[in-house]
Amino acid sequence: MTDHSPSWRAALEPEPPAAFVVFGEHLPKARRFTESLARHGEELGLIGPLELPRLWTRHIVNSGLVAPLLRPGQVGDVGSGAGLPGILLAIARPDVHLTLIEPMERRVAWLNRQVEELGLDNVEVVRARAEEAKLTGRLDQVTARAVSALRTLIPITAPLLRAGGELILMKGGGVEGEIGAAEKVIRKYRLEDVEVVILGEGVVDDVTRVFRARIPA
Ligand SMILES: C[S@@+](CC[C@H](N)C(=O)[O-])C[C@H]1O[C@@H](n2cnc3c(N)ncnc32)[C@H](O)[C@@H]1O
Repeated sequence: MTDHSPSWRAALEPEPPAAFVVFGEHLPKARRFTESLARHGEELGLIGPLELPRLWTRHIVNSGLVAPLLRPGQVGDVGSGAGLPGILLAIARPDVHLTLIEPMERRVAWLNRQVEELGLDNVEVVRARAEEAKLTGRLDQVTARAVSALRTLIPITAPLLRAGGELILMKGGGVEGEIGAAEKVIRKYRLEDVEVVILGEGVVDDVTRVFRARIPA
């Protein structure tokens, strides 16, 4: 039989069982977003050409794993890019309001299109750098993924938090080293309850690490 499926579909990683564990009843929306990203992501410069065979595990499920750490309230995602983790968190947690903060015009257009197509009424997209987003002291929690090392990421994310608010910064295996290098800013912003949360054990092969900390109440 001739395969008429477009090349993106052939290259896209099959949906792993972990996707249902992470998104549950919201999986159909996560699936629509993933297919849209697979179809348009490369041409729009959102993902590299090598990402399709690992899109579900490395990006979609990886982002969704953070959802249980969110509390109902105002959450900002700094440097959302293609919508990782912001769009996936909005899908998995309709009880949370997400503000996606992204300076690049083309990425903002993509994010707005996804919000509209997926009917996400809990998302606002702000085109700005975090430092200029006029959100100082407004958010309950702030997430970020693949934006910069903690030493530079904490100074652009912590000011967005209200007193007692929480940073949830997705990190790779080098997180402990990043924490060491960020000691000065951790002290400067008086971060409390600093910890590394490991997510996805028993669900995915590659666990996800999150730097979590609170600013004083
Ligand atoms: C490497 S991409 C990562 C995108 C997405 N978070 C992900 O995990 O795929 C970094 C993103 O951060 C954005 N960015 C860089 N500096 C920023 C800043 N100061 N405030 C907000 N976004 C920023 C960039 O425009 C880019 O979209």
